[in-house]
Amino acid sequence: MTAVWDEARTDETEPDILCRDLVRIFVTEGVEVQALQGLTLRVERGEVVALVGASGSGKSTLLSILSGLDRPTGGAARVAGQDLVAMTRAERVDFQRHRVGFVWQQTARNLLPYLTATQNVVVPMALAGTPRRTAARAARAAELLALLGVTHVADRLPAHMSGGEQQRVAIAVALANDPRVLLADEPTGELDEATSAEVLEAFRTANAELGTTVLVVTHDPAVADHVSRTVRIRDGRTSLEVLRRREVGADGVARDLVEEFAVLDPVGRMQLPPEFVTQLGLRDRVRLDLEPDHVSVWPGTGPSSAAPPTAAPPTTTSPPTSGGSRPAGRHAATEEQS
Ligand SMILES: Nc1ncnc2c1ncn2[C@@H]1O[C@H](COP(=O)(O)OP(=O)(O)OP(=O)(O)O)[C@@H](O)[C@H]1O
Repeated sequence: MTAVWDEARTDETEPDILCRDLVRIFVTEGVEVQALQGLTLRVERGEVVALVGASGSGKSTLLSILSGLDRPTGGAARVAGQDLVAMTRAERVDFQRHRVGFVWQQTARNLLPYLTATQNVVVPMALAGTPRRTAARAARAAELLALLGVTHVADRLPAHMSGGEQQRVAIAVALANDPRVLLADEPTGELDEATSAEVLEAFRTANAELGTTVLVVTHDPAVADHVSRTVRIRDGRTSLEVLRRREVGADGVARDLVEEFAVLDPVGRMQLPPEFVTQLGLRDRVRLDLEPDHVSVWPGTGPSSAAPPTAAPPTTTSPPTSGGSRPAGRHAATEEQS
């Protein structure tokens, strides 16, 4: 038993997504690519989280593992109570049918083109054999289409729906067997801004009404505005988290607060933001000083230097201040997003 399962605790309190030191290495023509390099991620039950990152940072690789389509090379991963590393073939089928739902970027990949919206939603229920009666399946399909605001396309083929309608029907399909977790890979990638907002609202509805945990992988910065937690992945590791919450001040006025944190993994590793590294010319090694309430990071000045630096500390990590400001020393998140 690894530590990740200690964290899982009981069924009631177990996070819906728990990854610890996840590694995925691809080898093609003798060349090794480390797509995931010790990634740690925890998503609590009922959360809506966006996963962002530059192209090639490992987002799709992670999603393939979380959806049971691929296995990690190393580390531990657990989704909706299922151990994804030790999963048998039968468990994989059960996991993909009942515990997790997916929505892909390509609208055409989500729906069978020769079936209506209702028929598409019924398919996963028929494959799983639940509910037993055909009328009950049709009733459930109607309920889900209504929940997602697409009742008007119930009898239409995908070719006769807009891109946004197709994606909302795709969410209904993914929810057909009442999964605990919904995973989406760039679900708004082919949509314009207004339609994207509708689709994101549909994910929020699924979360609010059905309690489904949602993880959306995206390049789209607008997605981050619709979720309470955004996790940035860089070079195959989670590097940064942005938390959003609404707080009512003493004056009775509600304000949206945004706090940004570097991710610290269980053994104390973290990634410095690239702009910090560039601005201070940090290379190879840095000097750390433990202060009563924070840690200072100083440019290393070579192996022979023993004296602590005397200049003003350039980079300091300290607890986030209240009131929604960023941790001291951390300026606005301007990392590129491709
Ligand atoms: N099947 C594979 N074989 C070899 N290398 C792969 C494979 N899948 C992914 N990679 C490599 O792993 C790294 C991460 O890729 P991944 O597709 O997970 O990134 P991503 O963040 O999803 O990128 P994008 O946003 O462009 O889809 C890249 O260097 C990619 O080339």
